[in-house]
Amino acid sequence: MAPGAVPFLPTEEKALRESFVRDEDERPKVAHNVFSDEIPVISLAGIDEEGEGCRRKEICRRIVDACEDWGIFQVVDHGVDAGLIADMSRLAGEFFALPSEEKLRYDMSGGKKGGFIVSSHLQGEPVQDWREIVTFFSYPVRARDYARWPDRPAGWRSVVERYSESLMAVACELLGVLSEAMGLERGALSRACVDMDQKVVVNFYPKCPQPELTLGLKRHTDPGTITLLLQDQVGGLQATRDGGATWITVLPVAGAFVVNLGDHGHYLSNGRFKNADHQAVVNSSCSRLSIATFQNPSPEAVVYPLAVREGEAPVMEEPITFAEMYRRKMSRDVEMSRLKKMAKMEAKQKEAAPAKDGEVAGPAAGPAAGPAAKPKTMEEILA
Ligand SMILES: O=C(O)CCC(=O)C(=O)O
Ligand SMILES: [Fe+2]
Repeated sequence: MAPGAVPFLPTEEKALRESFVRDEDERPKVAHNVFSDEIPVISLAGIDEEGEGCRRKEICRRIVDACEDWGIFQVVDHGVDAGLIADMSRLAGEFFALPSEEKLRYDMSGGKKGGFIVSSHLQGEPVQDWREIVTFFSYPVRARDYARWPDRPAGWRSVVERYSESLMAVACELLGVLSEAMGLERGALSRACVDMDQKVVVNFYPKCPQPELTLGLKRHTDPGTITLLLQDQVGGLQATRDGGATWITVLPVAGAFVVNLGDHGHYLSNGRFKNADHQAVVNSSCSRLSIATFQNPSPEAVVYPLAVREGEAPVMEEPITFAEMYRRKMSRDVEMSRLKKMAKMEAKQKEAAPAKDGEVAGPAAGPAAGPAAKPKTMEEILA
């Protein structure tokens, strides 16, 4: 466990522990419940209609506009049974209410694939996220490891299986729309994922004593093709289009899925579709639950733009596998955090001993100012 990390979130303490305190530039700029209506809510009713002036054309147009704009949209009338969504949400809430020992039966630290963990499954995070997660890999079906799926609360496994299957269908439908928008045939994006992976992450954000100092989940883009996020009515999902200068809080819509384009979707569209830049904020009055279903290509799938429009250059230098794409992304993230930490330490040292007139302040000495880190392997990235 990282220094200062705790096995459970200290929700009863009055002041936030240092390990959760974000640098000022990373702290929330907008409250969890000041909602924006900028992200379109799109009904998928009639998506099967074909022909001139049909509903499908209008739905596609709105989805494509949203992908070019924020890389985010919400869908309703998506065909997933409302009772199933209610069951999934209820069971997710019940899981986090289980006693700590029960949740820790699925402890995933040490790089285990799936289970329960506090904050993050990544190593070397300089600041902790204010959340607990339970995660499991649901597709391909042959790769399911039921030993890593909770067996409590009762009914979890069968509900989760039905939920995963329903969301896989919605995801494939949406990938069909995006493929057509790229001038390709409907199955193109799904095929580029080879044997599509699906991973479900249930996020639980307890109420927090000082939410203005921390994040439930730090700013990021999702690595995969698309993510379907189910959130409760509390609010906390935020998005930025200007590199984090300004943020909006996505309006929670009951029964809707928020669809985020991921890095893979971004690359395959040659950068035409944005990869949603997002984070989750917390609050001091109640906990929040969200269920993210990540649709990813298989690790060996080749990542390269499927369509490059006239006058554009490919956004990638060479085709790489998704596993390599993910590894590079993660080591970039770790390296960025390292550099930021170094810069902060240098600034502190300069503050303590400012350069005298005529003297040039040199780089900080010590281990933090060492040579650039060597590329990390996945084993070094996962907690
Ligand atoms: O909880 C949220 O609103 C965001 C979750 C998310 O972005 C993720 O799990 O990748
Ligand atoms: Fe995300």
